[in-house]
Amino acid sequence: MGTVVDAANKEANGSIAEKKPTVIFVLGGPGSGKGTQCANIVKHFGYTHLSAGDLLRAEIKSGSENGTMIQNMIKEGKIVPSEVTIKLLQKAIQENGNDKFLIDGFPRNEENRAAFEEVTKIEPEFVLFFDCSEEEMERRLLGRNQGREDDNIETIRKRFNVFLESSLPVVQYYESKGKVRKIDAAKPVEEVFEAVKAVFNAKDEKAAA
Ligand SMILES: Nc1ncnc2c1ncn2[C@@H]1O[C@H](COP(=O)(O)OP(=O)(O)OP(=O)(O)O)[C@@H](O)[C@H]1O
Ligand SMILES: Nc1ccn([C@@H]2O[C@H](COP(=O)(O)O)[C@@H](O)[C@H]2O)c(=O)n1
Ligand SMILES: [Mg+2]
Repeated sequence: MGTVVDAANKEANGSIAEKKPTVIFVLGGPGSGKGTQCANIVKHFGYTHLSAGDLLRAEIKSGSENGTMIQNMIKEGKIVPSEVTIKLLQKAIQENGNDKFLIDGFPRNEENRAAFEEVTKIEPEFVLFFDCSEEEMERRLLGRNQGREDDNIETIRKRFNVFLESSLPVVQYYESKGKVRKIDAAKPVEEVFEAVKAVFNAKDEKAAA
């Protein structure tokens, strides 16, 4: 079995490495507006939006063997083992015809970051970081009304702790490499997107020069 799984992984890695996709990590606390802004970037700049959270929720719905484990961890605001999430991301990239991706809500911790780089050999072009206060994020999540199991005050508080303890250090890692594009995400949606557009326009201008 191990051999078969390894071969499948090699196959997935191989095709992804050959693809050499442009990857931008979209990070920020729960409710900072990652998904909202990714939808705008898809429309204006033609990226494919891969939300790690959405891929995990789809895995729960699929009834797969990992589904129950994933559901329990999401309920607790915990971070699912990297191999599970990375396999889902690899499959999504491999099956998609695009060559530029926004990976939303990933990496969420150092294990995610290191394992993704090790397995896929892909480094992000940059990290789009949405900076927002907990008060504002809590207000947004409690008003989100998307029927998510983790949009309750108890889980929200746990997610904030996970963000501070595990996810923010990943942003700091990329900050140390000069790869973070920080956006004030506390502003209204349209104003936040104006700042996001400036980042992507600058990227395109640099590439054209
Ligand atoms: N700039 C903004 N101002 C006010 N509300 C916003 C803003 N951006 C997003 N929202 C709203 O806040 C809620 C959370 O936004 P979104 O789902 O994009 O956050 P997220 O960072 O993807 O959160 P999660 O990590 O929980 O998936 C949504 O109801 C969204 O409509
Ligand atoms: N890299 C990740 C991303 C997400 N999760 C789990 O999914 C939950 C929801 O994520 P959103 O980005 O949609 O808010 C998150 O709280 C984690 O429980 C993960 O484990 N690993
Ligand atoms: Mg989201």
